[in-house]
Amino acid sequence: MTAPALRVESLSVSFGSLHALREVSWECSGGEILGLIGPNGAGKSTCLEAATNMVNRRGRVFLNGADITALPTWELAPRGLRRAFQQNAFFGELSVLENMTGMLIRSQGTSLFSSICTPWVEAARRRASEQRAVEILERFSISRQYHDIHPGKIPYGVQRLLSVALAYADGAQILLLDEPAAGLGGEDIEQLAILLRDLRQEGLALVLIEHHMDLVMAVADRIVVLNQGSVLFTGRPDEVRSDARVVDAYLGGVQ
Ligand SMILES: Nc1ncnc2c1ncn2[C@@H]1O[C@H](COP(=O)(O)OP(=O)(O)OP(=O)(O)O)[C@@H](O)[C@H]1O
Repeated sequence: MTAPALRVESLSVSFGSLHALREVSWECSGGEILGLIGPNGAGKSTCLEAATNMVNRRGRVFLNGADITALPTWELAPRGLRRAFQQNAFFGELSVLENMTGMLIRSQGTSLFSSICTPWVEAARRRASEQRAVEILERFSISRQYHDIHPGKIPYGVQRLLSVALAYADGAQILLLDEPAAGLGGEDIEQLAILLRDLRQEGLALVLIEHHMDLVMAVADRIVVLNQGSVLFTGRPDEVRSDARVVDAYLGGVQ
């Protein structure tokens, strides 16, 4: 049996006297969307911080069965574990296309020697990256009319898609998405749902934090419900909807 793409085991995080996470475990496989839901302050974002070693934590994290608990955050993206944050973070002075191209060039790495001694090779690499950036943007439904504009000037729904596209870049295996639908309306949410299903179809493992219950219930294969730092329930969307404890702790307030 293949190991899950990402597995977190007994993650615990404390901020002073606050226990933000207590012994939280979940896993997500390739071709699966795992929803992480729960009330404000339940520990959802802290879960992603802990999974990516951005916060002091106890517990273990496995990537395709390999223990990556001790790996620093910056070593995770090259291994295919990527995260898109709650707040959009772009280079505001660069165009949408330059943001995407820059992300691809950065993920490939470039040596000073090569830049100085073989500038024609670098120029060819840059052209190839730009071409690939156009393909990725279009794959994420970010049409050419937006490519030469600063990210702050494009519609908010497209900005959220750009956040996911930048996290995806090239070679993502696991995408951790923190409220990608925050601030989006009906049509944009539909567009996002289509994209998430496409990425799942492609074989990615997707961990989705969301307060938009319609979106989570429509796309997630399994859902982990967090409450006060602990796992309250794990199950399929229909099971989550009908669990009295979940309705009581969370869904009663958002449905
Ligand atoms: N860096 C920090 N320092 C101190 N407390 C923190 C820190 N980060 C998070 N917390 C606290 O930990 C708890 C869990 O926060 P977290 O952001 O993980 O919740 P969440 O479920 O993502 O909430 P939301 O849905 O509002 O984003 C909250 O009480 C929060 O105030």
